[in-house]
Amino acid sequence: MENGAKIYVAGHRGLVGAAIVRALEKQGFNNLLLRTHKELDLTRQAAVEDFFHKEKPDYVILAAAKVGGIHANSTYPAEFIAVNLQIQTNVIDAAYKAGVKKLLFLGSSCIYPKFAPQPIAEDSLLTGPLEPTNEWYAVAKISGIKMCQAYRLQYKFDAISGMPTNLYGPHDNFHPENSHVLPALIRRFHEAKVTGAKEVVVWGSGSPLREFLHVDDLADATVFLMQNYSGIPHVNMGSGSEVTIKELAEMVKEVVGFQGELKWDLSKPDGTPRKLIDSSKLAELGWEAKIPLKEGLVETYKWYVDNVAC
Ligand SMILES: NC(=O)C1=CN([C@@H]2O[C@H](COP(=O)(O)OP(=O)(O)OC[C@H]3O[C@@H](n4cnc5c(N)ncnc54)[C@H](OP(=O)(O)O)[C@@H]3O)[C@@H](O)[C@H]2O)C=CC1
Ligand SMILES: C[C@H]1O[C@H](OP(=O)(O)OP(=O)(O)OC[C@H]2O[C@@H](n3cnc4c(=O)[nH]c(N)nc43)[C@H](O)[C@@H]2O)[C@@H](O)[C@@H](O)C1=O
Repeated sequence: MENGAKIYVAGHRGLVGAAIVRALEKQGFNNLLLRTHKELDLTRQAAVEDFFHKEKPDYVILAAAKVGGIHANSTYPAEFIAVNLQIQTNVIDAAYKAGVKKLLFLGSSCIYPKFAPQPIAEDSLLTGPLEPTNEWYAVAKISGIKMCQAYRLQYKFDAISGMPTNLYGPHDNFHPENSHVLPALIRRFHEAKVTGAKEVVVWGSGSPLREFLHVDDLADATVFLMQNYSGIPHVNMGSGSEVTIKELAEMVKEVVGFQGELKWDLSKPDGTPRKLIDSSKLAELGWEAKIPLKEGLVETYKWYVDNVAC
């Protein structure tokens, strides 16, 4: 991406979009094209086409999506498949038609089969059944990868896909039920500390393993791929290190400073048992994660206290 290029970041007020804006600005890209959901509803095809026709961005990073944790994914399957298919189909097609030079689509590690061999390489895609708690979202994300590949093959459109692992950081969604595990636990432990509660309930058995990547690392990797990768296969974006949900809960408890007990709610789903992705392709291209989980947790908790809990 050249200096002064007009870059459209879709979803710039979300966890990922906000971090991508920070990363681009840090690297000197100041001609950013940004629209809130209210200003431009990406599920509306005519509005999206009109926007691209008028604005003609040079580059597009697609970080707008319907996103949520295990409970939201299981509770709103229709929204997770329909909204995501609509947003990504409208944006990828309109970007191609408007002559965009390059587009990056963000998927998710939930695209892989529930029992894929670990660490999960890119070529595990479509080799087995999906995890039922997020199959609707996963099918939409797989379609996004395939759409980028099809547009590259038929139209020579430079569309690439990155598959991030579980993310966290400032501007995350801290909703008590609909968020992902890390922000949910930050909020629950903080509220328990403030109210003097004796215990905190954590969902499931605590045994599932998850790989976490700080969103500033993800944003850095996204800009890196825009600058250094053009190919048909999607690229995994992970940190390479994983923890059990029990270990994560103990870490959040310590960072927040909660003194009580943990209680496990076995009526809640565990989801996929393990999803460590193989990010060696990204490493071979020359990128690796930098922010350790403990450091990122401390910083994210501070952001939560300063911006959400107050
Ligand atoms: N968070 C995670 O752990 C992971 C995220 N990802 C991927 O990263 C991307 C970004 O996720 P994340 O930042 O966490 O999600 P957020 O929910 O934090 O942000 C999503 C953004 O998309 C916008 N958006 C949603 N619907 C529309 C719409 N119809 N029109 C316009 N804008 C819309 C939202 O705006 P508004 O809030 O106003 O609705 C928001 O700015 C997604 O593709 C997701 O799949 C991948 C792996 C893990
Ligand atoms: C990134 C990825 O994220 C989602 O998949 P997930 O990794 O299963 O998501 P999660 O963060 O919600 O849960 C991780 C684990 O943590 C446990 N857990 C404990 N206590 C809470 C809790 O309080 N909230 C939540 N949400 N989970 C909890 C929970 O039971 C599960 O075992 C996809 O739907 C999809 O969005 C996607 O792409």
